Amino acid sequence: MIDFFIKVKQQKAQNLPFVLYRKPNNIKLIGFFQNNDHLYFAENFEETGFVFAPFEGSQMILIPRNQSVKWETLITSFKENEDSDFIDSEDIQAKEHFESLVQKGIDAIAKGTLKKVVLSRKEIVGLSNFDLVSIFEKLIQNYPTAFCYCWFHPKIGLWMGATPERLLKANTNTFYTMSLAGTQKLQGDKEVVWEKKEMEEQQFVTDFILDNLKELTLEVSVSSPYTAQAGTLAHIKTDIEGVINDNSSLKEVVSVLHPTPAVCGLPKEVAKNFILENEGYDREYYTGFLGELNKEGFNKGEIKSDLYVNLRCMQIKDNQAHLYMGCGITKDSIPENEWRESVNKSMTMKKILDLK
Ligand SMILES: C=C(O[C@@H]1C=C(C(=O)O)C=C[C@H]1O)C(=O)O
Repeated sequence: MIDFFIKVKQQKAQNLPFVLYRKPNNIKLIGFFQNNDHLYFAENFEETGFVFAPFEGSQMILIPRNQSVKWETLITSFKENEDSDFIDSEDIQAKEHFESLVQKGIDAIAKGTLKKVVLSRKEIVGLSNFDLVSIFEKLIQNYPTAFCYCWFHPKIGLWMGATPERLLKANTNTFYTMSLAGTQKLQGDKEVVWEKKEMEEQQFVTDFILDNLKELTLEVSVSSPYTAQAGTLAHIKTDIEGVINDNSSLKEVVSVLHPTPAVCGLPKEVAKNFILENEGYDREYYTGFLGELNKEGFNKGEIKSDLYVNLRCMQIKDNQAHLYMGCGITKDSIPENEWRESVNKSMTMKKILDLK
């Protein structure tokens, strides 16, 4: 692990692109270190490497497998979780601004143009000292069930996150995806109970995925919705798996799934336009997706992709962290509760940072 992090520090000092990641419930830490600073793109989704795609637009950045070296190490040191329950001072202006955005979303839903929209905000916090390696170690220690990553490109910037949401796992012609929505803060051992609003909101996501994958897939099986833990939060989750048709491509499957109503809304295009017109900031790579693309499996001829939605993430810029968080809005949403939910989501990153 020490050598691995020395390599990370050298790569960063040389200003060369890299990605470090650890999959959910896994002790393997993987790094792709690009050997030049070129900006490569995944165009037809037949490339091999690590892809990093924005919420909007088609420019998906690729760290190509054949232009990088891959390192792997096992996470051997498990530190005690420092459960620093971070107490935040409330930013009244940001609260009012977000609540009025949520109200706008509720009004648009009441008019019937939309069924669900995911509205988000960005918060900038000062860092007292940012050490990439120690913050990343804290991230992987604190969120063992998340996909944890640190991604850097000198022409784009530095992003980190611990996401609970998988966009797609594909193994040659089989696929797995999930429908995730509804959020509440875990309270000790207290049983998690979901309200109708949250169950309904999550069902929208499941229905959308099933409807849209119908043309491209076969033999789809769906689990019942269940409670899944993500750090100190709980969500409702449904597992969906099946087979990709012989005449459908990975690119088609990804383009119907991204952005799902878990991060955008319904109908997809109306929700997306509402977000672009009203959020008032650029999501960039937040609610985009990232992960392994067309990796060769152990068995001959096996090709695997494993993509995640970029949630519970931040961008590090000039000694500041830009944190991103959003909430699914439906007709029954209450603006103040959505604000609180966004504050709870911001804690995922705040807890691991040394804040000023
Ligand atoms: C948009 C985010 O999360 C999404 C929205 C959720 C919700 O509305 O309850 C839950 C999980 C995610 O699909 C985020 O974390 O920023």
